[in-house]
Amino acid sequence: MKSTGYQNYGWRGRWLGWRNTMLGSPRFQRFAQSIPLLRPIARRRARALFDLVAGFTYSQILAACIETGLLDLLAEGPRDSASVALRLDLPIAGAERLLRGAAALGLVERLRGGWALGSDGAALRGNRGIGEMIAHHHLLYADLADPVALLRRGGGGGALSRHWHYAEAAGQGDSADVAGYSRLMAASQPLVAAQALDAYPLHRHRRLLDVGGGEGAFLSAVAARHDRLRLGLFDLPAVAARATQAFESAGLGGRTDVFGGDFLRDPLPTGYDIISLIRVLHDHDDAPAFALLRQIHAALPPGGTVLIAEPMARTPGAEPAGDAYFGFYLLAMGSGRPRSAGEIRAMLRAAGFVASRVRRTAMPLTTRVIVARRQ
Ligand SMILES: C[S@@+](CC[C@H](N)C(=O)[O-])C[C@H]1O[C@@H](n2cnc3c(N)ncnc32)[C@H](O)[C@@H]1O
Repeated sequence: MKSTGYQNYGWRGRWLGWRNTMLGSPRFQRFAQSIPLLRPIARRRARALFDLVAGFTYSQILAACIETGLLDLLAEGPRDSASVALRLDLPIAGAERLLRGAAALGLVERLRGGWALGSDGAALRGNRGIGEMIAHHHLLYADLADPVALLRRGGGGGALSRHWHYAEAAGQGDSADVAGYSRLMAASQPLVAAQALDAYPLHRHRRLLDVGGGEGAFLSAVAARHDRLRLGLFDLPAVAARATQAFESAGLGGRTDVFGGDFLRDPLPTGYDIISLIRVLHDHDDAPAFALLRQIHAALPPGGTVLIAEPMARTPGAEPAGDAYFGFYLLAMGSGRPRSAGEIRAMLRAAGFVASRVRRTAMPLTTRVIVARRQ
């Protein structure tokens, strides 16, 4: 089919129109496959497209590996299919189907007629947070079963938003309600904390307040690196209570002050020269996100620092993580959106911050860091 309407959009529009007409043409596709020089490109693109089409199935194979404990089992040592079937409580045909699928995805691999952990399986096991994320994805995928309905209703209203209770009813959750998501956040925090602290060492600071600090996993990582920093945590009351317990049992009770409240309504505690927002801003729509930045501005002294760490939209090389994964995750959650570094810096400027900088992180796919100063 010939693309029309592109010619009104300058040279780039004309190029896109021509390119899309070619790529969509079965004749061109056959031609590309028949030319030895073009064939590898055609195969690569077909493979990438196939992965896009089949991605949900791959994710469900991964979910089955986590739910059955297959990766943990193979980490103990190689096994044959019969013993895997027995341990996972699967029929042998089911175990073999799972093992073959997982092998095709690099999660397990064949070893002398049996099965061993694969390289991606080993890397996944090395990170408990990813396992927890995968395990709770059944909520996200239930909501994404009808993505168009989710888009039409403007997000939320499904399994994931019930899990992230606070997103729709800030401050309403009791300790049992918030336990699940707080645990998940704490488990996935090491992915983020080390990167944020490598990107912005805190030596210059005296008192750090972590807003939306969850169970305190970030502050615990801070405490391990900086023994003189005084630490404060602000979160919803039910979550703050869990943080208090976690600090007590980690022996950090004497260095930490925990505040329960709603950061959209209650003023934040003052006396801190740096305030961090770790994976918090993107949970909120533009108006509350901006209100939160204004609250932080009001709580900081002149020259005080705000540190924002989260995955961001339009991150070069990680665009699908920001705009596709987090875009739809937050839609299902019913609140927030991933923002680009440029958008966050513009919000910071509008909220009265200056000298904002993006600090380099090792894995921008999961964590980018922006630091700015109150004038
Ligand atoms: C995505 S979690 C991030 C937790 C932690 N910073 C981390 O990275 O693991 C967002 C946190 O913000 C807290 N939160 C959300 N809305 C809030 C509000 N209105 N007032 C205070 N805390 C809130 C939640 O309870 C939760 O702990």
